[in-house]
Amino acid sequence: MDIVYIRGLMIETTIGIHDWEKKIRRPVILDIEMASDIARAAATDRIEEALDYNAVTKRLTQEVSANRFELVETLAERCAAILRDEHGVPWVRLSLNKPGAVGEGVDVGVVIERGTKPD
Ligand SMILES: Nc1nc2c(c(=O)[nH]1)N=C([C@H](O)[C@@H](O)CO)CN2
Repeated sequence: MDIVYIRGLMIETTIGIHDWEKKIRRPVILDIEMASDIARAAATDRIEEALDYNAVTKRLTQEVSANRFELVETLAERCAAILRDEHGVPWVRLSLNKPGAVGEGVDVGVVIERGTKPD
C-alpha cells in the first residue's frame, strides 16, 4: 500500500467545550496518512493522476477554519469524511493535536483510522 501524507498542517479554528474556548480561535495540528496507489502518477508524471496534497490541504483548511467544534473527535471525523467522500481516499489515519489544551508543553488529541486498507 502506498501513502500520500501531510504532516504538521496547522489550521486556526474555534474548538473546545468551555465558554472561553468558544470565544477564541486557536490552532490545531493535523498529521494525515492517506492510502493512494501512486503507480499511475509515477508512470505518467501527471498531477491529474495523483492524490493532490495541495488540494487536500486547501479543502481541509477551508472546512476547519470556517467552522466551530466542541470536541477534537468531531473535527477529526469531519476531516476523515471529506478525505473519503470528496477525494476518494479508501483509508486514512489522521492525528489531531490540540496544543496547550491541558497545559504548557502537553500534547493531547485523537488518532483515528477510517476506511479499508488496500492490499
Ligand atoms: N476526548 C476529549 N476530551 C476533552 C476534549 C475533547 O475535545 N475530547 N476537550 C476538552 C476541553 O475543550 C479542553 O481541551 C480544554 O479544557 C476536555 N476534554
